[in-house]
Amino acid sequence: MALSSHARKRQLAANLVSERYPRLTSLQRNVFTELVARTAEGWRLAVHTGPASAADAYLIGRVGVFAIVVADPAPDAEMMQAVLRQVDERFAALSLPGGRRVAASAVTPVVIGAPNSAAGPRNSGPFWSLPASRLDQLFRRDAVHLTTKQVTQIAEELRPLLDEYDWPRIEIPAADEEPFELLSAESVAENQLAAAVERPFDTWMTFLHPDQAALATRNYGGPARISGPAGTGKTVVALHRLRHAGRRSTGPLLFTTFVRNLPPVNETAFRRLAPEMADRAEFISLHSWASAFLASRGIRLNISFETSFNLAWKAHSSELPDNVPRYWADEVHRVIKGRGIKTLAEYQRVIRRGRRRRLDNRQRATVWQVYQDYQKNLAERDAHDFDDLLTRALEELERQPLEEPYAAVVVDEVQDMTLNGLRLLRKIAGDGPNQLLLVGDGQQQVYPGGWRLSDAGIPIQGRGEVLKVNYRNRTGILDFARRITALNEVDDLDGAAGVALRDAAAVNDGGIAKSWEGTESELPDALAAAVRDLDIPHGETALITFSNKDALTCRKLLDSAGIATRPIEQHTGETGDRLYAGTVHKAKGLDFRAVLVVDFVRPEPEEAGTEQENRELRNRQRLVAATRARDFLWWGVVRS
Ligand SMILES: Nc1ncnc2c1ncn2[C@@H]1O[C@H](COP(=O)(O)OP(=O)(O)OP(=O)(O)O)[C@@H](O)[C@H]1O
Repeated sequence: MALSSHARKRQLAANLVSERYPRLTSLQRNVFTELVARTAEGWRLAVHTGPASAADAYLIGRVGVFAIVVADPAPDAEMMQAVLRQVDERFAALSLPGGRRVAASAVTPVVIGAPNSAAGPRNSGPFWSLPASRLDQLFRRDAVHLTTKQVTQIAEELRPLLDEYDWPRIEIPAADEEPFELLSAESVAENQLAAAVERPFDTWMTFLHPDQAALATRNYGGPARISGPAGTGKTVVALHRLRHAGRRSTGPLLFTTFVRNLPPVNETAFRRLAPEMADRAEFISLHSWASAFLASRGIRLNISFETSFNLAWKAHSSELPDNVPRYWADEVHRVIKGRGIKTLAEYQRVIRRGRRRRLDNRQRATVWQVYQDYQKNLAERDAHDFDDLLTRALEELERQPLEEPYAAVVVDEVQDMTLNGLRLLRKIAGDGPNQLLLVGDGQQQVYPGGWRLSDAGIPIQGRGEVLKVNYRNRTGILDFARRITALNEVDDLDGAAGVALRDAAAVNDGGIAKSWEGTESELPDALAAAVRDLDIPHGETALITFSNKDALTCRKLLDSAGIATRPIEQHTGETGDRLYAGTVHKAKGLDFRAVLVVDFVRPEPEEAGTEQENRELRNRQRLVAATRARDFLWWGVVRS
């Protein structure tokens, strides 16, 4: 009976391995046979033939690059560090056409053990540990992100750098060849799945811009900061750095943000990038972290504050210059409590960064009264707000530090943290080398209030970096976003001049931005038509508004048109089946192939004093909304 194509590949591979590598252990022989068999499907393999202290093999495929050691038990720590050093050195020397880099942090180190070792060989440290029976994990469909041409390019550029390696390859006649990367053979359904989950946008997992690659592995003597306009790969670099830091340490890793819905998305991306660290890295919002930390110390706060604030505000509203409680709630949460201000004298001295309404001493005294009444109301109800959560966590950490300190802490979208949040982060991470990385962009601040990193005592001197090349938005989208007049004088989060989106370089051509303007009664038809005209799947599309109420309105409109949506906060980084919808606050940090923005322009009820601040804030929010789109943007303005 004729052998199946898979069996033929294995047989050819087994013959090649026993001829060329006669001195292998039986584990190595079996593993290399499997890997060599893959070379018939486009995988490239380099097998080590030189002296020890190097990876046994490098494997390159559409899911990325692997440095492989085959041993059970896993080699000792010294040997593993030697392999990581080899990866660092070889990939530092590798440069691809167009100047792109394969950062060392993009290479997955794997140790493959005996087939029966359930979770892979023990003590595999920073390596991804797999038993030989689970080799299929290397060929994960959900991680496909390179083209065949890119695989070949990497292999060809790597070849001269790996002179003590042999590049075995088998070929079977084209007629017998199965589709590229068919896994368990044969099933058409599997092949369709591969097409569905392929993620061409994930090339960042392997390729970095030279500036990004440098930051991914740079050694910092203390806390560092990466800023830069939207879409320049700040989060991408942060994820690579987290992996890099994880390789050089054994402690837990923390990735946190101000908003709750981003960490799961970044966790999905990190698991794809660094499967070996999935269990070591915690992805959680700072408030959730604080809450879990306090609970671990037996402290539980009752978070409930709206009634307490409303009562306090009403008691003094006639003495305050305008009638919008939200402005004063922000003043209390982001300026007074967010900065940890303890006395009226201190409040009267503070520079209220980002708050444009000037307050004289008498007005500040009134706001202080609101704050004090608010605190009293909270105390009477045994209730707390989110500021209290962070403050209590800070106090508790000062009383007793973490039992197991983090090896590295990354903070994304740092521009929206409160000052007390920053202080807490500093306490969690410490000031040691490579322990704290702050990532953000002042131009994308969607919450009011402001600080400089130095206000939190975080010393960044000489460790502030700026990224300038936009990878997310196609030129058509970027041009549209650049026209939004969002505070073009940007600071770098520490008082020095930063880089605005206007000055970011674009690398992806094409992209379409369409504008629509009409009344509320015209919106339903226009919106439904815009969605129907999309040639991008709904699961890769988001509808963004600037308030919860507007998001609800638009979801209802789409629902009536038979278009199913789901809240944007349910996005976990996987491609879904329904259109995502939600506010810009929940969309920040995310990207989608298509974005529809519905901007309800209403007459501002505020008095003159807050107008400018509101306008600037709204423009920054508009900028965030527009820069979520990769390929297509529909911008609808609704005038009442
Ligand atoms: N080196 C790269 N190669 C390919 N794509 C990249 C690269 N760097 C970034 N990207 C793409 O650009 C998108 C934006 O990257 P990222 O989210 O890291 O940017 P950001 O600076 O954090 O953006 P924002 O501030 O708007 O949240 C990523 O989803 C990724 O697809």
